[in-house]
Amino acid sequence: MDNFPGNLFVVAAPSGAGKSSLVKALMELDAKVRPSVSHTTRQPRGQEKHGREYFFVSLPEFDQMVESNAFLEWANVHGQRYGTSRKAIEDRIAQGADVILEIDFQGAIQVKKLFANAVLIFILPPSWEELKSRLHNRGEDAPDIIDLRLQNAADEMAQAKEFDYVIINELFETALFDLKAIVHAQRLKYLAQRRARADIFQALNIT
Ligand SMILES: Nc1ncnc2c1ncn2[C@@H]1O[C@H](COP(=O)(O)OP(=O)(O)OP(=O)(O)O)[C@@H](O)[C@H]1O
Ligand SMILES: Nc1nc2c(ncn2[C@@H]2O[C@H](COP(=O)(O)O)[C@@H](O)[C@H]2O)c(=O)[nH]1
Repeated sequence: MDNFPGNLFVVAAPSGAGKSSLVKALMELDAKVRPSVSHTTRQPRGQEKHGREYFFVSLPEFDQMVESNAFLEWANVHGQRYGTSRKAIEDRIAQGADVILEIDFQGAIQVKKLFANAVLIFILPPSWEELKSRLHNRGEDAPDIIDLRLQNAADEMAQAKEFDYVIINELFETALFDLKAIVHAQRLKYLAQRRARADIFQALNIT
């Protein structure tokens, strides 16, 4: 884990707070940040494509992957299973990219235990009314699914204090600016640590 060549960012939020929109906008601006495509047992919605937003798999397929230890982390979220495959991360690590995971808080906490340097970012909506209206206006989920997601949001938001950063996504551009600033600051910190280590190694004549 110490040799991780890029940075690992983990973004979590209650459903509808805007994390996918923010992560997508970040990746359009910053080609060095790469996504990890999760596996899920939920059905595709709207324009979602297998292998792009998610790998959509059956429950037995998912459980088989759990059995074979194929997941770095996985969790039950809103009545479905979601997981980050080791392959999704390792391929990107091998490419030396910064990786961003869009996962729920349970997964974020599992990842932090594995990668102590992972940067955990929680996105909050500005209000309950706005969260509800974003879920309805998105027009992707049936009313009972929206209700379930709103019910789960309170418990999810209570976990925000466990994260390194909290961004309030009221004005989209402001929230995007905050996300970019966190990514930038982490890169500077990482570079500074590597440089400091290189300087010490040189001073001590360690190869
Ligand atoms: N700052 C914002 N102001 C207004 N609408 C927003 C803002 N950010 C995102 N939205 C809209 O809110 C809706 C929910 O956003 P998004 O799908 O990104 O949420 P999410 O957190 O990824 O949800 P889920 O976990 O369910 O996938 C989308 O229709 C998106 O366009
Ligand atoms: N623990 C994990 N959670 C994940 C993963 N991929 C997505 N998610 C989270 O699930 C909910 C619902 O997502 P949706 O696409 O159905 O709206 C959301 O909080 C996602 O962040 C994963 O691999 N592991």
